[in-house]
Amino acid sequence: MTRVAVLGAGSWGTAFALVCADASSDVVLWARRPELAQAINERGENPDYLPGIALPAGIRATSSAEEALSGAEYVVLAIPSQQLRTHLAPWSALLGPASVLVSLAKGVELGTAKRMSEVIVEVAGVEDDRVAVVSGPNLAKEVAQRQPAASVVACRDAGVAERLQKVCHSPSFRPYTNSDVTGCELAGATKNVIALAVGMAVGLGFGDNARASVITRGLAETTRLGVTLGADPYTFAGLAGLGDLVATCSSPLSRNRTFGEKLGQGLSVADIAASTRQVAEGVKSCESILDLARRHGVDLPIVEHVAYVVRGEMTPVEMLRSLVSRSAKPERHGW
Ligand SMILES: NC(=O)c1ccc[n+]([C@@H]2O[C@H](COP(=O)([O-])OP(=O)(O)OC[C@H]3O[C@@H](n4cnc5c(N)ncnc54)[C@H](O)[C@@H]3O)[C@@H](O)[C@H]2O)c1
Ligand SMILES: O=P(O)(O)OC[C@H](O)CO
Repeated sequence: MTRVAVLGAGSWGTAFALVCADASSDVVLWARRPELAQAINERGENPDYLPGIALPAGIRATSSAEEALSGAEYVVLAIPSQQLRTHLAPWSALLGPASVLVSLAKGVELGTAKRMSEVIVEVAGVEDDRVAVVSGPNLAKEVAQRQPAASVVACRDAGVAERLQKVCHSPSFRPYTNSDVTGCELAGATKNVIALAVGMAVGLGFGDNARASVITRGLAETTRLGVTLGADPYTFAGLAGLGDLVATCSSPLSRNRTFGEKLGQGLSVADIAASTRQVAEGVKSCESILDLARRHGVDLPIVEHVAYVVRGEMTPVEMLRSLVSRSAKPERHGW
């Protein structure tokens, strides 16, 4: 039986652990807080992040990273992007020599502008052919309820991607392989920022034209950034690109879209952040993605405008007006 360690017992870590257990793996789920690990083991559910969803018997929780990592062939990192480096550093010495590291996080690191797979390679000191990414339209609650969903398993090494694909191919979860790690990661991180913009439009009371326009132009700027950084343009039309963008920008379950909606309704960033324990990655990644784009001379108007709102330099209505009144141009101008 394949041994999987999932580090991070938030919504997606727990849901992905369930998928791997459904796909017949032996899963150990690491929770930061011992009381959460105990509750998961005693109640067979994660009361803080996925209440009411029964977890399979193949999942055991612990708050000891050493215990979770012992013998793990796949080490799944389900920690928010800005915290990944700090958490991974002490775990690196506990990794098996052939273990595969899998990132579930959708963000870009502040300060370094690095994608999560780059952070993992740097901190764990492993080659990039041992680092994979899972990304797609995967709202944790729906996945945990075993509603059908597809996703992408990306790794530079095709053999590693195919083996990981089997590890998480359950009766309700269908992963596809892809070798374009850069494209999948940039798509996953940037859609969170686009979802903030869509949420603001919804919160302001605008309808489907505004939503579809922001989604489509958001995809255009995400593709422009990705292609400049060497990604495959087709990735952005796939599950990790358009698929995740549509799911996140359409669903009330999305933390990013909901965060944006509250901004559109007039709440402040600080008040919204204080009202939830869950992380809306786009609030921080708007700055790191903008930083990355500027380093490469790429124009990302929607991401830039979301950053203005998050910094308090524009209101959501000013943001949308400013985006609409930008200088006129052809729909396709470069990638
Ligand atoms: N929830 C989803 O539907 C979903 C789906 C796909 C990908 N993701 C991505 O997976 C990653 C993890 O998301 P999640 O949904 O599990 O998040 P979450 O907010 O539900 O849980 C975060 C987890 O990280 C841990 N953590 C460690 N340090 C933390 C810190 N300083 N602040 C907050 N949490 C900390 C928490 O204890 C918790 O286990 C994010 O990058 C997210 O974008 C989420
Ligand atoms: O809840 P969000 O906004 O972090 O989005 C969740 C997932 O990334 C959707 O695929």
